[in-house]
Amino acid sequence: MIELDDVVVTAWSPGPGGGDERVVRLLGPVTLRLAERRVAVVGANGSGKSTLARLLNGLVLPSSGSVRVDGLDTATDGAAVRRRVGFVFTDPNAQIVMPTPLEDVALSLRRRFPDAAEREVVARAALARFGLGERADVPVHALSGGQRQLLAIAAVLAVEPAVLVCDEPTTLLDLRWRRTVDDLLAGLDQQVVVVTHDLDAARRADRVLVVHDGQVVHDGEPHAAVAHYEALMSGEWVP
Ligand SMILES: Nc1ncnc2c1ncn2[C@@H]1O[C@H](COP(=O)(O)OP(=O)(O)OP(=O)(O)O)[C@@H](O)[C@H]1O
Repeated sequence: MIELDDVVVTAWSPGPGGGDERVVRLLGPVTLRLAERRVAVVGANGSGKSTLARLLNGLVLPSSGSVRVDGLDTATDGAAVRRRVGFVFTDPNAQIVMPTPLEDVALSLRRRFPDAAEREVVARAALARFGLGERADVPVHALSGGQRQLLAIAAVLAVEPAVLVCDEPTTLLDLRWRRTVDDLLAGLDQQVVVVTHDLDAARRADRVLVVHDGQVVHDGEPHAAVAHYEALMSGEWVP
């Protein structure tokens, strides 16, 4: 269970025309309980979706209020939260640090499997699960964008997090790879929270949050939530 209580995120930002720094509110106040297996977050560019997603594994900490995952507070139990909550970025290149897929997944596994031979077996199995078994030893730059996104997800899932948070994981992908990644995410046992601009994917979630101007302005059943988001974008609905 993910719990946000009265969460506000602020940041220092230059004033208009490069004037003095001032505090701006990026998000909140937000209070949420997320227990559904598939949660989608939609909203316009700059509305606060990434800030919300990053709160869930402690990449962003609340300026006030609290975020807890299975009772662990992101502010005080950050390392334990990050073991429970895997995070996948939009651009897999931000996340892949090793020269080959095998080495990259093995890096994620180094704490759980100190023995190198055992680690390699587990890493190869993790890659095979995502259709990358044959590509385990090729240079990462030789992978397609879609394969790189699968690799990033495979590396995060290799440590078996309880929750997976994905920030626009299909935005850079063509239709075929988007479907591959969507299907893969849909088939996971984990709770998945996905930020997406893909409204078809959002409609397949159990619950959709619509974020606007740093607020969750609608929260509920996917079809109604997506309809609210479309009305918001066309100016037919003002929250
Ligand atoms: N560290 C920061 N300092 C100042 N402003 C920030 C900071 N991080 C984000 N912002 C601003 O906060 C707002 C929300 O950003 P966020 O990345 O959460 O939006 P988003 O909905 O994910 O956007 P996109 O769809 O474009 O990725 C934006 O206006 C952004 O410029």
